[in-house]
Amino acid sequence: NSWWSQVEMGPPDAILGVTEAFKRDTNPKKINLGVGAYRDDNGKPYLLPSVLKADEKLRAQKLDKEYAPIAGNPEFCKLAISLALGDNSEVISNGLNATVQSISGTGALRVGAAFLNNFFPGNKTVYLPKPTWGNHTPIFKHSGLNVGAYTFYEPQSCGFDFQGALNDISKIPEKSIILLHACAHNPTGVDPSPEQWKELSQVVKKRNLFPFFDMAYQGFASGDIDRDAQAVRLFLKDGHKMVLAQSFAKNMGLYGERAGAFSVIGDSKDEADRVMSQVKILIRAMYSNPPINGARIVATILSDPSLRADWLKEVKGMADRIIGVRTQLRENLKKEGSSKNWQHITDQIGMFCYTGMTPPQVEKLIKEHSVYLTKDGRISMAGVTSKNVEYLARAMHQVTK
Ligand SMILES: Cc1ncc(COP(=O)(O)O)c(CN[C@@](C)(CC(=O)O)C(=O)O)c1O
Repeated sequence: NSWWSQVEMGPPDAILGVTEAFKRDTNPKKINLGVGAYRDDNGKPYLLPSVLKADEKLRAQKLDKEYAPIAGNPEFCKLAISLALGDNSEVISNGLNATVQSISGTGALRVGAAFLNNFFPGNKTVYLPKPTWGNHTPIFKHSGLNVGAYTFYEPQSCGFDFQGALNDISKIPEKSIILLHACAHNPTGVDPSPEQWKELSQVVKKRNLFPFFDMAYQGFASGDIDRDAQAVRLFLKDGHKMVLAQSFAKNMGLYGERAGAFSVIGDSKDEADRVMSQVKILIRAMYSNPPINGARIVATILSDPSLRADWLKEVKGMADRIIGVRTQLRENLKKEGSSKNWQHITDQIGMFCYTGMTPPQVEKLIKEHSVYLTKDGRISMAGVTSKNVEYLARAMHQVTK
C-alpha cells in the first residue's frame, strides 16, 4: 500500500478556512469578516501608494537577486527595530538588540520560539492570553515549548479582565515566558490602558517572567506608530529584557511579501552578539535566508523622509477607516432596534471586534445571511464598509435579538 495511507485529512484552518467557505457562497450580499486583512471602503485589498512608489523606485534600481544575509537585509533590521523602540532608543544606541529579518510576524514568532526552546534558562512554558491568536499555540508547540494560559478577556463586558489577568499572572511560575500582544489584541480587540500596562509590567517583574511581545499591528491600531508601541517601550523603560516579533503585513499591507523582524533585547552588546550568532545558526538550518523584496520595500519607505511621511498618513488612514466603521456598525445596530449593549464595538481597537456572538448565532449569520466570520464571534472590521454596514447590522440584530 502507499507510503501515506495512514495520513488523515486535517481540519481547515479556523481563520483561513472562513475565506474558502466565503468564496464558495454565491449570495451577492455575502460579506467576509474572517481573515484579518485590510480592505478599503469598496471591500478591495489596499495597495498603499507609498508601497507602490517604493516598488517602482526599487525596480528602477535594477537590484540583483543575490541571497540576503542569514539575518536578512541589515538596513531593514535597523529601521524595523528603530520603528518599534523609537529613533533615540538607548537599547539600540548601546547595541543591546539582536535583530534579524523574519518571514513576517509568524516567522518572527517561530524563530523566537525555536531560540527560546534551545537557550531559555527558565521554565520553557509560554503563557498565552485567553483567548489569543489561533496560530500562537501551534507555533510554540511546534517549537518544542509548552503553553499555558492567563485570563485576559471578560465575556460579560467584552472587555479586559484586568483583575483576572493580574491574579493569573501573579500565579505563573517564576521564570516562565509570557506572551503579550503589544497592541490591537487578536481576536478580542481589547487592549490594556496605559495605566494597566504599568501594573502589568510591575507584576511581570515581580514574578520574574520573561516577556515575548508580539507586535503585529504597530500603527494600525490607533493610527499612531509611537502610541501603539507604548507597551513595548514601557517594559524596556521598566528594565525588562524581552524578545519582540514584528510584522509589516498589516501596517504596510505587505501580507504576501512576508516582511517581519525578530529581536532579542539583551544585557550587553557582547550578549547581543552571542545571541545573534545562535539565532543565525537556527535560521540557516530552518530556511537559510529570508525573501528580499518585502524588506527592500520597507527599508525604502522608512529611510526616505517623504515616503515615510506618506506611509504614516496611509496607515493612519487605514486605522481611521476601521475606527469609523466601528461607530457606524454600533449606530446601525441601534437603528435596527437592538436592545443589546454594543459599546464594546467602539471600545475595542485594531483589526478585530470580539462581538460576543455565540457559535449558534455565528452559524446563523453564515447560513442565513452569508456573513462569514470565525466561530468565536470575531469579526475583522476591515471587511465592514459604508456599503455593507447596514446589511451587517440587520443580520447581527436578527441573530442576536
Ligand atoms: C497577533 C498576530 N501575530 C502574528 C500574526 C502573523 O502575521 P504575519 O505572519 O502575516 O505577519 C497575526 C496575523 N493574523 C491574521 C491577520 C492572519 C493570520 O491568521 O495569519 C488573522 O487573521 O488573525 C496576528 O494576528
